Parts: sequence; structure tokens; C-alpha cells
Amino acid sequence: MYHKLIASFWITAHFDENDSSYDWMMVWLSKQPSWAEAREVEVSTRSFGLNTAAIMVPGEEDANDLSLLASRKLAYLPSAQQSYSLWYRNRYMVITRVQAQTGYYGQKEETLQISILTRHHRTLNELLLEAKKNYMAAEEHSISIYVSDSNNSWRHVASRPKRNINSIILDPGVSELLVDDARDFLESKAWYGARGIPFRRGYLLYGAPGSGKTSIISSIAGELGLDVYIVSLSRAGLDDSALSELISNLPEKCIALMEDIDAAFTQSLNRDAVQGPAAPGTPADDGKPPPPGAPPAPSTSRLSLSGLLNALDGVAAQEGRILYATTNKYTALDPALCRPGRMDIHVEFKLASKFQAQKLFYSFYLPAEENAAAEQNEKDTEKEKDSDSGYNSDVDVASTVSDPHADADVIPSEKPTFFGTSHRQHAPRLRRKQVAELAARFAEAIPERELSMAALQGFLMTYKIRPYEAVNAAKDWVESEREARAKKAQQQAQAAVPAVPAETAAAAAPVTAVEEVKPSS
Ligand SMILES: Nc1ncnc2c1ncn2[C@@H]1O[C@H](COP(=O)(O)OP(=O)(O)OP(=O)(O)O)[C@@H](O)[C@H]1O
Repeated sequence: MYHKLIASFWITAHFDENDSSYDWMMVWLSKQPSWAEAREVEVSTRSFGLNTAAIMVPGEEDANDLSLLASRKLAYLPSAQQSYSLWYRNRYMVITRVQAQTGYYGQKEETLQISILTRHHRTLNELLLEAKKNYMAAEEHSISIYVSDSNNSWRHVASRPKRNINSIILDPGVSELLVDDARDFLESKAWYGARGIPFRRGYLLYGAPGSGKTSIISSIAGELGLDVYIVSLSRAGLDDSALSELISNLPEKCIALMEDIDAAFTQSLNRDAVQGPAAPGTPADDGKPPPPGAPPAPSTSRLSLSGLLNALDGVAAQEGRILYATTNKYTALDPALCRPGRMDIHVEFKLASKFQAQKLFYSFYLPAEENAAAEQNEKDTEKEKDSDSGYNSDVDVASTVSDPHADADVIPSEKPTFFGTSHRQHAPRLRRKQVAELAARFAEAIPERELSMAALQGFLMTYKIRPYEAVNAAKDWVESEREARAKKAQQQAQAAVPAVPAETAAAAAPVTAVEEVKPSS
């Protein structure tokens, strides 16, 4: 009776460590000034999904030592051993971290418990909103990535910096089409509702590897301020009901991403897949992880195509979600999966065009932000003569890099051996006109639709500070890429020829036929 009476003066909230609200509260707690004075704290480098310096020990941000700033940030957190009290908006609060043993393998699950001495929910509401707002503000320049765990719950695993959509160079109009369509969709809830059409949209991005499919999706997430939920169809133990549960657990307005949707097909996804019992040792078998030393779980999922279709548009499918599926094998997909309603817009991502090569070169040596600054500089220095050797096409970049040992008596003759471009060196400052000229020459050397944008990016990376050399070397590089591709194709053709026993071949096959499949040397 006494305890009941006392309890009636408190409001207690529990935060499960697998839930995002736990992260919000822990970050909020780590920022409370009273922690800097607490007599017993837990020192932690956990970032709670934040990439930024949002949580750090006071003074850490002022450190001049680069290694300190670059390493994981330290935070003081309430220790799991004891309860803490603090004041929040004139209300007394008690904070406890409760750890409970789960399963047989020493795993612990944690809940954070916050009890507020009040009879009304108002203070709790304010606290939750404040913690959530602070967390979101720290995430303003990032996108949150969620993946599913073996309990089919979504877990925040990372925050990635937003990528400027202009840095992804696609054929004219493609980025705009994707962003505008998704934005328009998000604003059309009433339109869908009035017509009784399920409020969800699917995009199928298909085509060449390394052409920017994944990059554009994360950029769109940043543009629209949506979180990304990665649905891994080939996850061990994923079956139809688990997928349906996952999809129905998606929040309203989010991006669900299914990468390489064809890979699920080649493993086990087909309409007739029979739901068999779980293979022993798979996490889904008994809900517990396998004991140490157990053989690795088979990687095949137990998903059927009808299970996937139901999850996408069945009653459980979440409203307001945007689905992006990517594939390199468009023709391998079942038409039922690709039909409007499931995948409303199909966009092909092709190998790089000359137009893309030119734009990539331009953005590589004069990205958008620098472009604006360059424009201003050029206006300022319009009357100046071109005396700056950095602007000359035959500039020796290596000689423009200052050598700290230039005055030393004995300079070792051996140079360090490395491959790649050192970040200590800088590209010569080029004018926009010069970059444009070089970009046009570069595009001339790049064949239409033969190489991926990722390959072009990789090539330019090796000439990070040598734009002129990049242009001069482009033709030879294209040739070497062609040769490498031809060699690979030859090897693949060789591997595809089934081994014929010698005597069978001699008896049955005409000599010319055997020769035909022989690779030409
Ligand atoms: N169109 C592009 N514009 C700028 N950079 C690009 C473009 N396409 C690819 N890249 C670069 O190439 C790399 C790989 O790109 P990304 O992963 O987006 O390709 P993808 O089409 O999803 O490839 P895959 O089909 O193999 O998953 C990234 O670093 C990205 O910056």
C-alpha cells in the first residue's frame, strides 16, 4: 500500500537499447552538465549512431591534437551500477540503467529507466521532444541507416554524411526525375487516399555496376530528409513471415532499400520455394545465436517470390514508404515484381557517356562550391596577367609542392615507394575555362558507354593533382581497360566450357568443334 502510494507520485519511462529513443536519451544524458561532476560515471566511446562530434568529453573539441579529434569521441554516461538523480525543468528525476542477462551466451540487454517525480506526463513529453530534437539537429547533415537484426527489428547502425546530389552525374534529367517524383509522392498522401490507391512507391534502378545507383539513393535520402532501411533479402534465416514483419515495422515516410534484388533470385528466391524447417544452427532456428565453434550458418534465405510480393503490397506493407530496388540483371527479374504498383518507375543506369565523363572531370577538378569561388576570383583578377605558373598547362606539379627538407645538407636519394596519390600534395589551381578545355579533351578520349563512372572516378583519383596528365593518359588507360576486359571475357568463356573427358572428346567431337571453343591465344 505504502509503495503504491509512493509510486503514484512518479512517472517512469523505459527505453529499450534496441530502440532509437534509447539513443536519443543517451545522447541527451551525455550532454547534461551534471555528468561532468558525477562521482561515478561510465566512460564510453559509443556514438549511438551519430557520426558527428555530438558527444564528447568537455574540452575534447578544443584539443589541438589531430589524433585526439580524429579518434572515437569519449563520453560520460550513467554507470550501470547505480541510480542517478538530477533536476530537469524543476522536476526531480532518477535515472537507472538496468542490464538483464538474456539467453545462454552471456548476452545482456539493457533498458534505460527514467523516473520523474510528477503526476503529469507533460515533463516526460518535454524531455522526449527535447532529446529527439537535439539528436535530429546533430544528424542534420547525415542520413541514418537502419538494418534488421535477427529478431526482425530495425536497428540504427550508422549515420552517413549527406552527399550533394550534384556530385552524382547522370544523364540529363535523371536526378531531377528521381528527386522530383519522390518529393511529389511524399506530398500526395491525400491524392492517394481519395482514390483508394495504396500510398507507396517503388523505384527500380537497374543497369551497369558502378554507375551511381546506390549513390543516388543515398543522395535522395539526404535531399528528402528520409532514413534508409536496408532490407537484405539474402540474410540467413529470412523467410516470408520475417520479411512481412520487417516491412510492416517500417516507419511511415522512409526509404526501404533492396540492393541487388536479383541476387536473392540466384540464391533461393522463386515462386515455388517451399518453406522447409530451418537449417540447424541458423539464428532463426531457435532464436539464439549458434554456440561458439559451430559450423557457419548456410547463407541461403528461405524466401519465396510470392512472399516478397506479399510483403511489398500485402496488407502489412507500410504506407508512405518509398522502395528502391537495384539490380545489374534487369531481365532476370520476374515481371510480377516489376509491375507498376510494386516498381512504379524503372530507370536504366548506363555506362558513362562522353557527357558524363566531361562533367565528372569538371566536378573533380572544380567542384560546385569551388566553382562559385573561382568565378569570384576570376572577376577580381580579371586585369591581372597570366603570370601565375600554376595556371600553365605545362606546369610541373611536383615542383610546386614545397619540400620541408630542401635546406638539408644530405638529402637521401631514395624516395619512398608507393602507389597512389598522396594527400599532402595539391592540384594546381585552375581557372574554369582551363578546366572546361581539359574536360572537353578528356571526354573526347573516353568512348561512349564503354566504361563505368566508378572506373572513371578511380582513374581520375590516380591523377588527383595532375589534371593535365589525366587528360594525356586517358587514351592509353582506355586501351588498357579494353585489354583487361577482353582478357577477363576470355577467361570467363574458358571457365564456362565444360570439361570433356579426353576419350569422349576424341571419339565423339569433330576436331574443329573442339578447336572452336578453345580460346585464341
Ligand atoms: N554517376 C556517377 N556520378 C558520380 N560518381 C559516380 C557515379 N556512378 C558511380 N560513381 C562513383 O562510383 C562509386 C560506386 O558507385 P555506386 O555504388 O553508386 O554504383 P552502383 O551503380 O550502385 O554499383 P553496383 O551496381 O555495383 O552496386 C561511388 O564511389 C560513386 O562515387
